[in-house]
Amino acid sequence: MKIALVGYGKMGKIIGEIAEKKGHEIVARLNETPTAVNLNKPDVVIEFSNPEVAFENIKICLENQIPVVCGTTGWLDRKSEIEEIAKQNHTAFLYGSNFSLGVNLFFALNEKLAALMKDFPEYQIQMEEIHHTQKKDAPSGTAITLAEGIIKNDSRFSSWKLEETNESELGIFAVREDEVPGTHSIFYRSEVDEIEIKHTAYNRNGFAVGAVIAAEWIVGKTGNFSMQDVLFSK
Ligand SMILES: NC(=O)C1=CN([C@@H]2O[C@H](COP(=O)(O)OP(=O)(O)OC[C@H]3O[C@@H](n4cnc5c(N)ncnc54)[C@H](OP(=O)(O)O)[C@@H]3O)[C@@H](O)[C@H]2O)C=CC1
Ligand SMILES: O=C(O)C1=N[C@H](C(=O)O)C[C@H](O)C1
Repeated sequence: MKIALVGYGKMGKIIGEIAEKKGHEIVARLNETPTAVNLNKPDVVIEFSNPEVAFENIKICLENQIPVVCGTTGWLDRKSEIEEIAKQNHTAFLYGSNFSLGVNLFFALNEKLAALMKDFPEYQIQMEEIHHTQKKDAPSGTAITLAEGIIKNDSRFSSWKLEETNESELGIFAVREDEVPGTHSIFYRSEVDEIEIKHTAYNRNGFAVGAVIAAEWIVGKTGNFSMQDVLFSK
């Protein structure tokens, strides 16, 4: 498979190494806006850039009818526009706030726990995410997906909010520490005890492996997909 890496920073470099070890060819490594020329005719684009440029990058690739796997967070208010562009161009788009297998299992666990805890209002819920200091967005994309999973399963919550909380908003605390690849915790606290579920990434390899698996999966498909489709659909 021919892969173009749009965004060749911390993630792009690891994804490139893993993809090459699996026998794929990296035909472009871009830290600039993609074009029909510099993309160099890939079968798929893997996009890990930054929140300011992701929308435009993805749009250009889809308009060139190249399927896109995107891990960039912090631009999701425009996701429905991208999904429409993918449809119009008869190609495929897959977004994952987190591509690691562990976090995708954690997403499922979070939803099951939220469905159970909704009947026990004595427990107050709170979320914490910890990431490295270069991270541009807060809260993390993963924390937003976790919050959406809770809101879907517990009608006490209608939205999430960064750092502060009240009865109908789920509070997400975003902490930035030197080299942390990504840690997410959900706390249910009562007067007498605490339940905590937590995912800790030891390094970025799990994210990168998942992104390559998603790229292998999406080639030849049309439509809009998530990592849940890749990992859990039959
Ligand atoms: N979904 C997931 O599983 C994961 C998602 N992420 C997300 O992926 C994104 C990238 O993370 P990370 O690799 O750590 O970040 P980096 O900052 O290390 O890499 C981003 C790269 O994008 C480049 N870039 C800048 N402008 C453009 C442009 N117009 N087009 C293409 N590339 C450009 C930057 O180049 P330059 O330095 O020259 O500006 C840089 O090399 C973030 O949004 C992060 O939150 C991260 C890990 C896992
Ligand atoms: O910026 C990062 O590094 C990460 N970003 C993703 C997010 O915002 O959830 C995934 C992972 O936690 C690392």
